[in-house]
Amino acid sequence: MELIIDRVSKQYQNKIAVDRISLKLYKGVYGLLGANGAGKTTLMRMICGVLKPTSGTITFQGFDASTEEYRSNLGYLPQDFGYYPDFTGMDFLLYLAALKGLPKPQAKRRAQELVKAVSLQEAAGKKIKTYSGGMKQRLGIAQALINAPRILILDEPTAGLDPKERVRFRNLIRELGKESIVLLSTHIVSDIEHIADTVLIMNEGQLIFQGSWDGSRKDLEEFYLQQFEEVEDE
Ligand SMILES: Nc1ncnc2c1ncn2[C@@H]1O[C@H](COP(=O)(O)OP(=O)(O)OP(=O)(O)O)[C@@H](O)[C@H]1O
Repeated sequence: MELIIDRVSKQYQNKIAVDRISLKLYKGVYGLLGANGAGKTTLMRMICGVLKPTSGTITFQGFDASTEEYRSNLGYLPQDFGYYPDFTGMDFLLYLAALKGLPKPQAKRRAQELVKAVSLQEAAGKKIKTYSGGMKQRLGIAQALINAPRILILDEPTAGLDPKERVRFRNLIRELGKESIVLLSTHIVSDIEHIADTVLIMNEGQLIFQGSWDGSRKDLEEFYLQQFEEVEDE
């Protein structure tokens, strides 16, 4: 299982949001760090095939990100995910399953599995407008998992989670990383410190660090800030 990002760039008018990024992703959890505007969302949207790179290619098992075969392997939780407040959590999952073309009995089974996996069994019959931020975020993850994707892309998934929700979320991600490629972005270093097998750091459209993170080495926050000092010194 290999997701290959090969010299990918994205230019908006005169702004290069992503600048020649090359990266190979395998099973596991990847944490993408970067300040606001570093290019994380642009990179993730290209990996999800919703934005076309200006140059370079993104492929999974040989299929380009623009193909149906690629997308059938993909789950995505965007930053500005739109919920339907009057739907129940369960209705929402069934609705998205229908959109993705899952047959009804299969969709029902899968939705039931997923509400359990994200600990929303009790809330599944309640309207989304009654959910806390953390519950909505977990529902967002459940919808991204509806087609059992092998690539899971989560843009700022921990935004608005309280400490208890964060722990629950980390455990869920860790489990998912055992079977699939999970890429999540954040600008909160501590979110990544505990869950990512590999840390990726972006600055001004470029990947300035990629490597495994050994928690015993030193503080990731300190290391992260050091990367920027090195870039500025050049
Ligand atoms: N549609 C667009 N047109 C022009 N410039 C854009 C567009 N989308 C993003 N940009 C610019 O590209 C750069 C990267 O943006 P991007 O949203 O990818 O960053 P980010 O790292 O995800 O930041 P954030 O954490 O704030 O979402 C920014 O300078 C942004 O202003």
